[in-house]
Amino acid sequence: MTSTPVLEADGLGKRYGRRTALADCDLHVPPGRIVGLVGPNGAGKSTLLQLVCGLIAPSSGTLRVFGTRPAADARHLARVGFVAQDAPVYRDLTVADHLRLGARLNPRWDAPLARRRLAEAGVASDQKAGRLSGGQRAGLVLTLAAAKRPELLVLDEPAAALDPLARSEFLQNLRESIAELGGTAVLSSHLLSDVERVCDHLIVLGGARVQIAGDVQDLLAAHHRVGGTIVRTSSPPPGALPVTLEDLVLSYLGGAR
Ligand SMILES: Nc1ncnc2c1ncn2[C@@H]1O[C@H](COP(=O)(O)OP(=O)(O)OP(=O)(O)O)[C@@H](O)[C@H]1O
Repeated sequence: MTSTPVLEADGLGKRYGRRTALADCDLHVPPGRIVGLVGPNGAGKSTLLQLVCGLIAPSSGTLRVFGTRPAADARHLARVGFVAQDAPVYRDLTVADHLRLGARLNPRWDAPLARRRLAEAGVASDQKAGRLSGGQRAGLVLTLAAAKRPELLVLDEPAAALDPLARSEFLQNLRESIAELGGTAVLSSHLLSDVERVCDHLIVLGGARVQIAGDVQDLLAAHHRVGGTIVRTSSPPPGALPVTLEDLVLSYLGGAR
């Protein structure tokens, strides 16, 4: 029996006026993966994530989320949680207000999970959201997305602005949240060390196109360093060396220039 892919893109493209943000993207993400979406500034990462959440529409090709058009109806919307870039909050509302809003707006709201996750992030419920530190705010926004119990959690550079300690704590919170939800997550990041720590599936975007995508273990097993070059081969020559995730990403991004 084959399970429906969480994400499936076929020739997906997005233009903003004459600017091409994504072109000819084919993707297939099976359920249960934690996907790292990487690529340089302007590669199209936010565009892809916004397409997945149905915030914008494709210019060409198709994108299916759980086998159907993104944000097709209220039930479909409830299956996807989104943490937008810069972790937006209502600055004048307290943390508790945010939780009350979440409970009102989401049919599957999990209040005990929200309380646990907030405690994990060290966020007090009487604090105004505008007064939280960057790490606490990221923790609040992650909590709000996770407590709706989405089957797909989408995060756009959630830890980009955090200092190394706050980032490490956030990533731990993220891993635990994903494990608790038991679904799929897609997270964009410039930090390959974060991707290495959290993700088991990789999508590399460069020049508006998918340069390579697949399960991290399969990709690492299929590539080798031969001399000064990274090659994809199932029968590596004698002396070929294993590659790291960073080797792999940089070699594909180099080719996209
Ligand atoms: N609303 C918009 N209107 C016009 N152009 C846009 C819009 N949003 C994105 N773009 C352009 O589309 C391309 C892809 O942008 P996108 O934000 O998706 O990239 P990104 O990989 O998320 O970049 P970053 O890592 O800097 O956040 C860029 O050239 C960008 O300037």
